[in-house]
Amino acid sequence: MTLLSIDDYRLAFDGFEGTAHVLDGITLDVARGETLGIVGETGCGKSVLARSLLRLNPAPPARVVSGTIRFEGENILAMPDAALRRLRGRRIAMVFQDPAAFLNPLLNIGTQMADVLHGQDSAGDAPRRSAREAHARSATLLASVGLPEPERLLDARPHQLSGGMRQRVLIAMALAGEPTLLVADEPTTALDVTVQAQILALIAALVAQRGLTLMLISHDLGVIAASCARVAAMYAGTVVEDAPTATLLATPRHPYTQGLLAALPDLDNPAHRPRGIPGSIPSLRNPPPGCRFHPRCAIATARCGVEKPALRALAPAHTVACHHA
Ligand SMILES: Nc1ncnc2c1ncn2[C@@H]1O[C@H](COP(=O)(O)OP(=O)(O)OP(=O)(O)O)[C@@H](O)[C@H]1O
Repeated sequence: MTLLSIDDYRLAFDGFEGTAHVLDGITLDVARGETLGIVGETGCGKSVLARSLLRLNPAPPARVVSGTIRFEGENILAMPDAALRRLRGRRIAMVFQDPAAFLNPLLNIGTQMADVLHGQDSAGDAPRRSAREAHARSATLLASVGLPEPERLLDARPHQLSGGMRQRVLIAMALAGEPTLLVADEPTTALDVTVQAQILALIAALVAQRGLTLMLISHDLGVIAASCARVAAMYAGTVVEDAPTATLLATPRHPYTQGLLAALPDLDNPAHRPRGIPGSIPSLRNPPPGCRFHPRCAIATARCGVEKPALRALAPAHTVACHHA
């Protein structure tokens, strides 16, 4: 069953130097229980898309140009404020790249977790839970993300925790409202490699235990391959390819996705030399007409500079936006 349905969603940012057309007709359906990775180079709009699910892009400068984002059938873009407050944390929860930025250095973890729980009580029109209840629930949540001695942690300040522990605390906070969809935006990018693997394993375990739907955003295809059954590749504000992860890795069909894969080192074949994609990402204030990838594409024709390719199915569950794929 479809949980999230994004249809022809366009978002622009208006600025003094012109309008940046950041998301250009995103169409994406996510089924309940699916694990979807969104991959793409920096600046392609992954975070803006993630933030759109909770209407967190500041407007202005953000402006919705067209489209709908439906969650359980309701259009998030038209949701009244009270419904939006219930959506945030209770139906869709988010984890971001830099856990330190979301924790107040002056307050202990217990106070901050209680704030999250009380915020959810008021958004859901539930009676405010007592300090004792909030404390007990916080300790349970910290234990559920694999943090040892949760009681002691509740008294700690953020700087007393490692980066990996802080990210676990943020994940515990994200779970507090028992969301249906967890959106994780580069959740491991700020962490060192061994800790990265532990956090990805934790997310995978939570998804399995709680039947969560996951949207994992990363510039790193390896991170997504380890965690997601399906992947959508984004380029300059559009989804260019959407496929089961194994299919996309084995037989990428869009020239951009092929380029992304060619840029990865191949551990099984040391003779393989990773090749970057020639050219650079386009200006979103003045994006190329037609297919936004065409100036960097080896197989582009005149049509590609004029006509934007729609996503079309090459196989069941495998869609590509390319005239020539
Ligand atoms: N509040 C804002 N005002 C103006 N432009 C913005 C704003 N937020 C994002 N943008 C622009 O939207 C574009 C996409 O940014 P976004 O952060 O989504 O990229 P990304 O793919 O997530 O990359 P990264 O991995 O670096 O975060 C960028 O050009 C960025 O400058």
